[in-house]
Amino acid sequence: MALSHVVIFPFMAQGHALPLLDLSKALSSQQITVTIITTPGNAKSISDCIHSYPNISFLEIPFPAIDGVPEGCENTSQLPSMEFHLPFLQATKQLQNPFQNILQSMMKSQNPPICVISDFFLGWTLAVCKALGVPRLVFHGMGVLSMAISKSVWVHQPQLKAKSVFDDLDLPGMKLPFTLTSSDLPDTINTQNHDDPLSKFIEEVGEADVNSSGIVCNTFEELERSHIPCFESFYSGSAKAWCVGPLLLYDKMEDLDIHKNNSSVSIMQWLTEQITPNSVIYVSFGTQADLSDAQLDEVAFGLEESGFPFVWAVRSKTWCLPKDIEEKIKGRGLVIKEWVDQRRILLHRAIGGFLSHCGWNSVLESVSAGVPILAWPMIAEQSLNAKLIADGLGAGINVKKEAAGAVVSREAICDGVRELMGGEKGRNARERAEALGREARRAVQEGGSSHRTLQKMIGQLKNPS
Ligand SMILES: O=c1ccn([C@@H]2O[C@H](COP(=O)(O)OP(=O)(O)O[C@H]3O[C@H](CO)[C@@H](O)[C@H](O)[C@H]3O)[C@@H](O)[C@H]2O)c(=O)[nH]1
Repeated sequence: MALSHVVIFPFMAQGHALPLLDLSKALSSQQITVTIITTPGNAKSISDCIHSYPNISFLEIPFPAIDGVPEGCENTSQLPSMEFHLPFLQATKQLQNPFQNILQSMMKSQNPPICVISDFFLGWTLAVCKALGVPRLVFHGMGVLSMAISKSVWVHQPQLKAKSVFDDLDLPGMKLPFTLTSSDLPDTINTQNHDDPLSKFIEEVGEADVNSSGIVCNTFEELERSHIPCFESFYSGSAKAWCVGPLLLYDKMEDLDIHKNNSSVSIMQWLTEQITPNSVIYVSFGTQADLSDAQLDEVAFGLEESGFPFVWAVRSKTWCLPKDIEEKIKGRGLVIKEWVDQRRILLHRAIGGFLSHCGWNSVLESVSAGVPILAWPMIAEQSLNAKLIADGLGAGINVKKEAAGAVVSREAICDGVRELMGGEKGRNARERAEALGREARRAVQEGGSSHRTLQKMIGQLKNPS
């Protein structure tokens, strides 16, 4: 008998696609055949990740040429700046017809899919799925609490009633594990009205979101249990939030070897030479945030002054380490300008902390490795993740920020690194992170909460009542 078949359609951004590739692996381990839909420019990285999984394959549809998106950009990481983000999002709508053709022929095949799991940003997949009678599950890539807050703010707009940006916001029916002000809200939802083009886009994909048949959530119950019912309440019908994460833990680490370029090998060797466990801080700000050269300089000086060894994955290709500290950090700091194997780095025993922008994948990777976070949120929902990890769960501390938008000083970075790596707050955060890491690993094992949920989700998709 043919294995059940699931179609997965990731959005073209690393932070969105990577967890869906992990989900594909999780489904494949449950005897499901997975077809991933992608575009030619994203095919290589997908094929590299899945090459040792015979149940997972991919199909390509061409990325549309559209005004406002630089030619050849098929992934948000290739966009020159965040200015191009909205045109890129809009461009993906033109994938609707080719996707419909593919799905239509799959529906007529011997093994039609039991569902489509689509990224939130690809809202138009709902209409295609409805037309062809296949359930659409949605995937956001974010945590449950940040999604629930975002939905609640979108609906209730409490920020409009606040007298100042520092007023506590009250969200009906939600018990937040921290205080929330409008300055903590993602720009995309912190708007006076929903009339601007980005808000209109969010509204459109949000409409498809809440009318989906279910939500696949990259989180685990032990991390966000109390926020799940509130999150589900924003969905129509009986849509369920399936908490099946951390999805990265379904990945057999040997498959990450494909990212093992020369610098990955030398980073791991360098880490192994650091004799003291938990002595090195890892620094990365994800795949989307743009830091100015002045800000990168402050990070460099702050890390140097902290005295702690560090590995820093720098995204900017043009920024150069200030000459006056090059010598000082020799042997103590690695500054890498290539894609690094972040998951593997975080798992190394030498790593004792993570200076992070708090993208949800980074948060989960750090938590899963039992590494505390020095939280420095930058864009999107990252400030909510930072609050959850530091104030809510106690597994991190915050970088001290001055005025919104101002460059974060080297002193603030240096103090934060010293506290996380050597202070009492850092010690407590490490204990909490290690405890959460144990729970995360338990959740995805046979009998764990996420493992059971994954099996229940598959059971329901195979035999809808
Ligand atoms: O050199 C690198 C750089 C990144 N990564 C990986 O890339 C992913 C980055 O994801 P994340 O930490 O979530 O950061 P962003 O890519 O910046 O995340 C975007 O998407 C996330 C998920 O929706 C949101 O939480 C963030 O706010 C949004 O900026 C992680 O798996 C990292 O391990 C590497 O492996 N090597």
